[in-house]
Amino acid sequence: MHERLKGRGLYVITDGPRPNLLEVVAQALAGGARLLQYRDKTTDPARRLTEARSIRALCAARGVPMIVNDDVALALSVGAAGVHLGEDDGDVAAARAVLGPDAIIGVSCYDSAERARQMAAAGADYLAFGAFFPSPTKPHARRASFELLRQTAALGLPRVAIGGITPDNGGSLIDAGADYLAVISAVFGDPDVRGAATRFAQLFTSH
Ligand SMILES: Cc1ncc(COP(=O)(O)OP(=O)(O)O)c(N)n1
Ligand SMILES: Cc1ncsc1CCOP(=O)(O)O
Repeated sequence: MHERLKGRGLYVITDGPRPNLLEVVAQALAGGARLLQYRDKTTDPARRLTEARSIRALCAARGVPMIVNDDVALALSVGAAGVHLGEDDGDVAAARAVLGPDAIIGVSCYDSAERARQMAAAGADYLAFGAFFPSPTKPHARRASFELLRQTAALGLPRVAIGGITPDNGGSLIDAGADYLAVISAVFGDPDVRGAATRFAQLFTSH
């Protein structure tokens, strides 16, 4: 397995600003999340800085790497473990130059094995594919096939599946080769966040 990111498990992604953000993040971590992404598409730098800092502390207490979506500068400011980059968010080398050799740099590969090969060659630490199912959070997301997971196994990097994943359909993605299941609504949209995270975490013992 890759040196900067080991293992497999639930990768929870925050669903934007909400009054009880820290509380639900703590619940997701208590339920067994193994990676946490701070994703906030709003533009309030002060709040984003405060939230990211607080979430980083919660993650550090559990030994869970905290990744910042899109924003390399914010990741650096709060001492995050790394950053997640989409196709419009800059390249891996530029992020690595800012965050250093130990940073986890994840990339979106959407529905493309070719992009996955390019990103692996560019030094990405994980490859994210999806959406595998209709996503309540991002209804217009490009759709990926299970076959893509099989086609990219030989790249030797952790592969993350995203998009409409639930405890009922997540096992099929693990069986197809996903190392991490990245989830927003099926964790943070559940009234019992900890229970939802636990159900996802258990998939990794039964698959
Ligand atoms: C783990 C993971 N995979 C995919 C995404 C989507 O990233 P991107 O394509 O940049 O879209 P936005 O998240 O910025 O809307 C992700 N954030 N995390
Ligand atoms: C950010 C992103 N990229 C592709 S689908 C998606 C949203 C995933 O959220 P959900 O788990 O609610 O479908």
